[in-house]
Amino acid sequence: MSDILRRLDEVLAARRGADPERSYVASLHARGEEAILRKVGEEAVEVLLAARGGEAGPLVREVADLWFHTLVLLSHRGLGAGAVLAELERRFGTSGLEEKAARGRS
Ligand SMILES: N=c1c2ncn([C@@H]3O[C@H](COP(=O)(O)OP(=O)(O)OP(=O)(O)O)[C@@H](O)[C@H]3O)c2ncn1[C@@H]1O[C@H](COP(=O)(O)O)[C@@H](O)[C@H]1O
Repeated sequence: MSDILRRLDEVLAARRGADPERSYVASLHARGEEAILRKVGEEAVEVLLAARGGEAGPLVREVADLWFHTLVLLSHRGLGAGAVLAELERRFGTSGLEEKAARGRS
C-alpha cells in the first residue's frame, strides 16, 4: 500500500477515542457517523464545483479532502484504505463492462 495511506490509516485509527478538543479527526469520530457522512457529501460537492472551475490546483485539493473524509468514514467503521485498494486490485484488468455485468447478476 502507498506509504502515506498506510501512515494516515494508523493516525486515523489512533484518533478514535482521542481528545476531540485537540484533534480534528477525533472531533469527527466523536460527532459520529452522520456528521462524517455529511462531510463526505460536502466534499463531493466541493469536488464538483472545483472541477467546473477548471483549475487543476483546487481540484486536486478538493479530491484530497474527499479522499481524506472517506478514509475517516472507513476508519470509523474499523476499516482502512487497504480494503479499498484490495477491491481496486481485484477489479484491475477486468473491463468496466464486465464489472457492470457482474453487479447486475449479484
Ligand atoms: N489530511 C488531513 C486533512 N485534510 C483535510 N483536513 C481537514 O478537513 C477540513 C476540510 O473541510 P472543509 O473544506 O469543509 O473546511 P473547514 O470549513 O475548515 O471544515 P469544518 O471545520 O467546517 O469541518 C480542513 O479544514 C482540515 O481541518 C484534514 N485534517 C487532517 N488530516 C490528516 O489527519 C491527521 C490527523 O489530524 P488531527 O486529528 O487534526 O490531528 C493530520 O496529521 C493529517 O495528516
